[in-house]
Amino acid sequence: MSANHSPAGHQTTTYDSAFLKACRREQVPHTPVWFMRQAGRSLPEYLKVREGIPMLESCMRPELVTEITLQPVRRHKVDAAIFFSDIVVPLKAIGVDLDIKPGVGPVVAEPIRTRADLARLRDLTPDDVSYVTEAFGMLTGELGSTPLIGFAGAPFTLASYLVEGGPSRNHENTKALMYGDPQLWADLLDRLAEITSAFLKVQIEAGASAVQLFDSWVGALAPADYRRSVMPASAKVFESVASYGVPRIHFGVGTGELLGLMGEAGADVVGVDWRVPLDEAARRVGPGKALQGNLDPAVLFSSPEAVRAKTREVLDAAAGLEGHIFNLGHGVLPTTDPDALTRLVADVHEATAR
Ligand SMILES: Cc1c2[nH]c(c1CCC(=O)O)Cc1[nH]c(c(CCC(=O)O)c1C)Cc1[nH]c(c(CCC(=O)O)c1C)Cc1[nH]c(c(C)c1CCC(=O)O)C2
Repeated sequence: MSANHSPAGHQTTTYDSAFLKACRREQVPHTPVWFMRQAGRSLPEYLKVREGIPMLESCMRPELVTEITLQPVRRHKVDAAIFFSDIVVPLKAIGVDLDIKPGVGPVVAEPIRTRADLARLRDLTPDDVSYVTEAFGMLTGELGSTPLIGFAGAPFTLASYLVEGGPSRNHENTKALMYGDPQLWADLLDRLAEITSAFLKVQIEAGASAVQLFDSWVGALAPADYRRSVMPASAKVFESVASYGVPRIHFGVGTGELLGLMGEAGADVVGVDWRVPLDEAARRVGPGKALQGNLDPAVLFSSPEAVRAKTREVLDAAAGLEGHIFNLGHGVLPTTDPDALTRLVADVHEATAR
């Protein structure tokens, strides 16, 4: 049985999994663990099945998506799967001309910078992403009681790719639009909020047990700008899926100064990168929310003893939290030794067993 919603039988259900309990800030048998980018280039079995298939094309093949999503669950015994896809998939699905270039990231053929450009962002319908619905169906069957996390890019991070035309260090075109034409900016973010909401609803209705909104690059903003120019759109996304009752996770990199606002936007769980210890993050976020994080992904390149010691630091800082989901502070780096990840899952489970 894999029902999200509560349960008559005695068997372990998805609803009773350690991951979903931690999201709800309930007692857990052990601290649950999963990793951002747990599926991907760190796994030889991933490289093998992806051979010769471009990234975006692989996201549109339900059997391949199912296999890749399951790989880290089988290998590492993580407490949750994350759906294999990308934040730009819904944009591609509504006809934005973009590609994911290996070693670079998403590249957009014609950046969006004017009001006329905005008209290119039409609504997303479930039919545009039927391959996503199909893959969720296969996965929820295969995963049993292991929760499946759906995700989407948050309006700011999507806007950054669309406005810059690709990855950006300084987000200068994005900020130029945000400061220079606040009304067009607000309309762009609102449009992206609608697309993102539609994409998350497809995933929840197809069986996602939780959703994560990735605002990976929003740490580039000061709190006042975040509150004024980004938070309304992110809040709209969270509100749009509130009635489903699945936990909503919100994550970004370099967001130490934004953690309180990111929780306030409507998240049930706030993801924290490695720059802020979890006890301090809890003070910034305030009561009533679980935290997710936050081992530096680069720590996995050190000795097993050093990894264990750094893991203890994270667990010690998390000891007083209302709910903790162990994760890295950002995604698994592509050259990470997968055995280090497998050991880390076992170590966290053992160290926190109660
Ligand atoms: C910013 C962002 C993107 N995509 C994503 C984000 C937010 C998370 C974050 O902050 O890292 C989200 C994402 N992308 C991917 C997943 C899959 C699920 C998982 O976490 O295991 C998730 C959750 C697959 C992917 N998405 C991508 C890969 C690598 C491509 C490949 O394996 O060929 C994977 C596994 C491509 C991609 N797509 C993007 C980037 C920056 C890249 C990396 C480019 C590169 O280094 O080659 C945009």
